[in-house]
Amino acid sequence: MLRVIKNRRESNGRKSESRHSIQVHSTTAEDAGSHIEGASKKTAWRKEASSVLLSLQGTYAPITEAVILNVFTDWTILSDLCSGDHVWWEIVSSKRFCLRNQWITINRPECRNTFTVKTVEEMERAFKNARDDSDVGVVILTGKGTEAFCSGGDVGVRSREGYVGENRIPRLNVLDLQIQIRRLPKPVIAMVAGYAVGGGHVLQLICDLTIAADNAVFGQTGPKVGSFDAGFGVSAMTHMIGARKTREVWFLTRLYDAQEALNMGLCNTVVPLDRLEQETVKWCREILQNSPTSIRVLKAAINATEADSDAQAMAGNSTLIFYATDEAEEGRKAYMEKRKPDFSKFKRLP
Ligand SMILES: CC(C)(COP(=O)(O)OP(=O)(O)OC[C@H]1O[C@@H](n2cnc3c(N)ncnc32)[C@H](O)[C@@H]1OP(=O)(O)O)[C@@H](O)C(=O)NCCC(=O)NCCSC(=O)c1cc(O)c2ccccc2c1O
Repeated sequence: MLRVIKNRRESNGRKSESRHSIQVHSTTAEDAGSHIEGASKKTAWRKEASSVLLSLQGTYAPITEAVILNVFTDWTILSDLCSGDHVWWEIVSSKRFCLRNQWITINRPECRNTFTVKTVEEMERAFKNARDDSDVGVVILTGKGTEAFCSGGDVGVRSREGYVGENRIPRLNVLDLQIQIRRLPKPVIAMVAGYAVGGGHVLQLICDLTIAADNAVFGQTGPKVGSFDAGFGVSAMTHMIGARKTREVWFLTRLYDAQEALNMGLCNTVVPLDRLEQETVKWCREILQNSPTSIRVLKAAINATEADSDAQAMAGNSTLIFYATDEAEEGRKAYMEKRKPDFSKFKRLP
């Protein structure tokens, strides 16, 4: 069955692209793929559609509804619009069947792909789906657009008790996401264009590999905005670039261009922006040719050489306590008021 419906949706007050719906009965992923390709070729509306909503009704359970992005490319690209009764608002989660990889894209380009409690909850769900889906061999984490991979927590929703979600409960849930990415028994690649700063930079550190575009900018901004990640944000970085450089990155809060980041060891390679996706796919293909069990064990073994999640939890608790102070509040307020923070009145205790 094929049905085409035009629709428009609002996400958190932001208008998203117009979408077209197709409903397809299918029993397998491959079968669904061929339906979609056929459908997208036939339809006259494809010119005006930037994405297509697809409802899969069949025994292929992991995707109940999906968006086909990029119908003009060679690949069948599916994006979960819903998983179960859940709709994505702040991310896009898309799967490329033939490439066996899952793309998780932070979808808040208007604020440099900052994350909120909701963004993180959606990422947690998308990573869980990727873990459970045996068709997926590699996960790619990225940000929508070319301006930013992710610029960290949304300072606008930070309170003295953490980042506040829709239910008004403050949380630091990105710390759970970090653990989830590290425990995922499949490689996670950060595909970085533009800014990867603050908590966004920690996310790229947590990923197993980082492919950067030549416009990428890396750095930790925490001490400027009254924050720090003294968990993996420090242990993973120290492991990666050494203690001296880690101190420089955190103490000075400088930003580093892609070449500097590569020289430091913060990313694996740098490619021109227009080749970023192609290069990322190339790395995925090479990984996917190898034994999944070997990769799984090696990922865990490499991570086991770093500080553990208990230390990360202790560090997270200290951030939580810090957010309640006037010192942290000065950093947050200054950022929101677009001024330099004034930390001069805060004591340096002996
Ligand atoms: C990223 C930038 C360097 C980009 O600069 P640029 O000049 O290109 O763009 P703008 O500054 O004009 O930004 C456009 C637009 O986006 C808004 N925005 C950007 N980043 C944020 C943000 N993090 N929070 C809120 N809003 C943001 C910006 O205000 C503009 O909005 P307009 O309305 O004015 O158009 C630059 O934007 C920048 O430096 N951003 C701040 C980066 C930052 O400090 N991030 C937060 C660090 S703290 C953190 O991420 C964090 C989160 C956690 O959950 C933790 C948990 C546990 C421990 C530690 C945590 C932690 O440290």
